[in-house]
Amino acid sequence: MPFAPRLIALLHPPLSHPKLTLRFALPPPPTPPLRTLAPLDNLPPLPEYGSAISIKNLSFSYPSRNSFDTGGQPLILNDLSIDLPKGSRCLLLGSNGSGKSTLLRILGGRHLTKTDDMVRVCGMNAFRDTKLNFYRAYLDCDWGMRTVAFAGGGVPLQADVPVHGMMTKLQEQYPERRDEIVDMLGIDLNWRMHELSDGQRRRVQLLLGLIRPFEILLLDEITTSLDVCVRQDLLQWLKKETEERGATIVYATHIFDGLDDWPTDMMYLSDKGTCEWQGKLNELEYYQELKRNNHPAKMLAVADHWLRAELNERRKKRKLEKAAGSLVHEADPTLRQGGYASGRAIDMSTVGKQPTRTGRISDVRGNAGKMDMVSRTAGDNMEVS
Ligand SMILES: Nc1ncnc2c1ncn2[C@@H]1O[C@H](COP(=O)(O)OP(=O)(O)OP(=O)(O)O)[C@@H](O)[C@H]1O
Repeated sequence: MPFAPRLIALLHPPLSHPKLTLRFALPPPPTPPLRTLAPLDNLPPLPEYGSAISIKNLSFSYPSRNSFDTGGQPLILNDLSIDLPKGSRCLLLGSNGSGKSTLLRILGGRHLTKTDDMVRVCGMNAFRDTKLNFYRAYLDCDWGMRTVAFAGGGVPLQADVPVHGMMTKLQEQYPERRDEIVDMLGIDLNWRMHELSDGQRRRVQLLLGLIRPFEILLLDEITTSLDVCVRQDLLQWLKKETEERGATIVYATHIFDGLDDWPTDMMYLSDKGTCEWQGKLNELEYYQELKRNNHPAKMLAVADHWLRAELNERRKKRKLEKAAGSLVHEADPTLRQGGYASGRAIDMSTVGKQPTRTGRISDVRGNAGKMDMVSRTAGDNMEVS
């Protein structure tokens, strides 16, 4: 063989090269043995408490998009007063946008309410008492997703780490509990995070969120991508946690299969942000009636009963508004063909008052002729309607 091809052959061995074959045939590395750390025995003591959640006259709105605008924002939660006893499994029900996640985030200490001490979790201030974080677990769908600026979407956690390498200290402190949850969720500790499916990533999130024995668990639609068997096993395991350890769970979901006999309590948030019903499930007359009639999907029927009434009311209201001509969409000067590019040189004082828009010629002309030009102002600016 001439020199050059021989050199290439040396540099690029064929796939059947014995060394390569050997490399691919290696078995996966064994899971390293778990160091056992003593569970945290110096945890700050939890005060005696009767109500796991106690909320008094809570109203909440998000800050305005326009930082100069103070107040006047729609109330997401409107005068809520809730009392949930220790050991409850509470189903949080409401239509899209009714404020379930907002409420869970407040309980999880992620939002500050206007008046302090309105919201107490396990007898402590939900926002300020940081020792609550040793006893409170909060799991939502955002885990492992990073919002990309301006792309408006999320990308999953990309790190190439094995499951047994994540939050190792916590895994070492509760080895038996970890193994129990690993078994219940069907997790392989050698899974690498960047290779996982949505459901597998969700299982790992649950594992890491549930390892530390919690007093209160806040779940925001966390079972969406789990398969039916894992979901059922998880619900049973959570039930056991409340019955054996007296933990409290609040679970917001739109998936009701397998939930008929799971909750002890129920909380219904209306689309006006008010709490329309809260209490023990066996005090809910409609549910009891469904039970007497052996209804095959009681929880779904309860949700449908409440949410359908809201939906019909909204449709009726919209129809009336349309007929009266009062259904006006706020002009959004930043919107051009679904994008944000033309949000420059906008006079904010005109926003929402009249359907006009002032921008640079390039912005306006770039709109593929969708807007009619009305008048041209001085220089490079023009106004359109
Ligand atoms: N960060 C935010 N800033 C401003 N408004 C927000 C923010 N997050 C939520 N909202 C608004 O608060 C309202 C309640 O949202 P939330 O996510 O709490 O509803 P939800 O009941 O969890 O809905 P879903 O069932 O769709 O998850 C919605 O109208 C939403 O637009």
